[in-house]
Amino acid sequence: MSTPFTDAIRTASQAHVKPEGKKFSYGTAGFRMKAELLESVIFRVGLLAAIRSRKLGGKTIGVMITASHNPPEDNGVKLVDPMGEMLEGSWEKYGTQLANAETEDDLVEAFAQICEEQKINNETAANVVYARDTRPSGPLLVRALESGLSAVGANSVDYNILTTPQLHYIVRCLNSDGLYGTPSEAGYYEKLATAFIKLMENKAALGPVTVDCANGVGGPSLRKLAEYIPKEVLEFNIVNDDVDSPAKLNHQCGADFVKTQQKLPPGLEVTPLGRYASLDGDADRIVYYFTAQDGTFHLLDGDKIASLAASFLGDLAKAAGLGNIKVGVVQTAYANGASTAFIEKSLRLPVSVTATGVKHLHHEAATKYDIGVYFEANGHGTVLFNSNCLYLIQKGHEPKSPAEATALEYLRSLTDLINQAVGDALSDLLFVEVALAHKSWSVNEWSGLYTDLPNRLVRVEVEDRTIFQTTDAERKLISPPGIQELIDACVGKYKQGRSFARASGTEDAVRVYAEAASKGEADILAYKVAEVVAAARMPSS
Ligand SMILES: CC(=O)N[C@H]1[C@@H](OP(=O)(O)O)O[C@H](CO)[C@@H](O)[C@@H]1O
Ligand SMILES: [Mg+2]
Repeated sequence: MSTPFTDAIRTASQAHVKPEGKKFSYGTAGFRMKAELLESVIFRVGLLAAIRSRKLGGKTIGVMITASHNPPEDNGVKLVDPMGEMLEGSWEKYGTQLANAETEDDLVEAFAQICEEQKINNETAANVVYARDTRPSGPLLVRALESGLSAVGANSVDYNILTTPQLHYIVRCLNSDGLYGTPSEAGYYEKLATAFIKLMENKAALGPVTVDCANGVGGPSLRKLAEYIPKEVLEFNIVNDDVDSPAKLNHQCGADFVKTQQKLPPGLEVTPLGRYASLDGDADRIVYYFTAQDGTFHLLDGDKIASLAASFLGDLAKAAGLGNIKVGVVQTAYANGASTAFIEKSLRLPVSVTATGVKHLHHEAATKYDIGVYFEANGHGTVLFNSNCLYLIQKGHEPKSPAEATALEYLRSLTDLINQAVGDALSDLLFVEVALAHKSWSVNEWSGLYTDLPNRLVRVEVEDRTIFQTTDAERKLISPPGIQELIDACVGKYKQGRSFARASGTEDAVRVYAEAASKGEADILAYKVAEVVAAARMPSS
């Protein structure tokens, strides 16, 4: 089999040779690994992006080069589909297939096979846009991508350094005839800032918010965004924004550090009851936190953000006279049990649980609810408004009072403020600030919505993590046989005990999560379940 690009691919790929014998896999976070192993993979992702664009009649596809919260020496790559969503799951296998083609002949054959299987017309224009985070390996990898794109005749635009959600935003703008916004970095800041300023009109200033940018791309981006927002509306105190010292990226700072260590980034000077937030390395995750008067640290993670968002939006929908709108929350099994109980029992809103990975949450939020709030506990999430809801907010609902008209106006601005393509730390930051301002809540009041159940997450290294197969949104193991019964027996011994084990999709390990009425019990339960996991074997056949 051959395609019009066979010779060009063969020639160009000689400059981006695959590391011999290395196996790659397009997983939850695309391809992610040590940057030095990625060049051939990224060249081939260029080929895949072009095929995907041709398949969709020339719609623009995005390619983001980033390794998010991972160490500076890593890098990664993800594809963005036309509406700014993650690449359709059924196409991930093509990424894996291209990346693993051992020789040039294997590569041109794999390319031709995918074109054949997907009935690609190679005369169709292919349009691809790309960006990267601040990692030093970025420029070299961009050149590999460009080489792949040009070998297969794709039109492409380099958007240089952006946050991951900014690229998702631009892709969505480019594919929606400008209806979603202006497809540029400035267009993004203008859209968010305009909506934010409108929503903060006549609201008392909350005082400055301090944002730890993980020494990643979020720093320069937040500085630019802040230029569009008058200080009287909100003052940003931007810290950990050194992008010129690569070793500092995600080191002892950022959202992942704060969430997993449950403590302040070292060196951060804190005022009791002040608002603090941390972004991750590509600014698609955010967590808030504060210290109380007595110095104790309080984390306001993705679950707390989801609870605040659901409470605020649920009230606003009612105030706008949209009582029939279905507001719901999507979580994963890692959500703290106290947050689920709060949303279901106090807010009286439905909660769905999906498998880990934002693409699962996004899909559930988009299809099940009119206003779907989704957040992973680690702070990655957003709020989606479906077309029924957008219609009602924009023109379908006649307000019956000035109060209803005001609430509708707020909802309209919120659909502009909240990134509809993907979880976005900068958009989420402004959204949290709006919710707190509208509720006149301090961090203390927000934190007091519920008290987290003590919990523990441990990582267990096993010989073969693929034997751990789950069901029920990853909350129960169906393989190895008999293991779930052993876990249930452990859980049964602890008050408010809950625990589950699942194979990580991004690391070679099994994660065990446990929560219980006290910290000591949560730790012991996690430890006991980890022991069960470590000892688990498949019956020999
Ligand atoms: C417990 C946990 O935080 N898991 C993370 C982690 O997935 P694992 O499959 O658990 O390795 O990385 C994913 C991608 O960034 C993120 O979506 C997810 O929430
Ligand atoms: Mg990230």
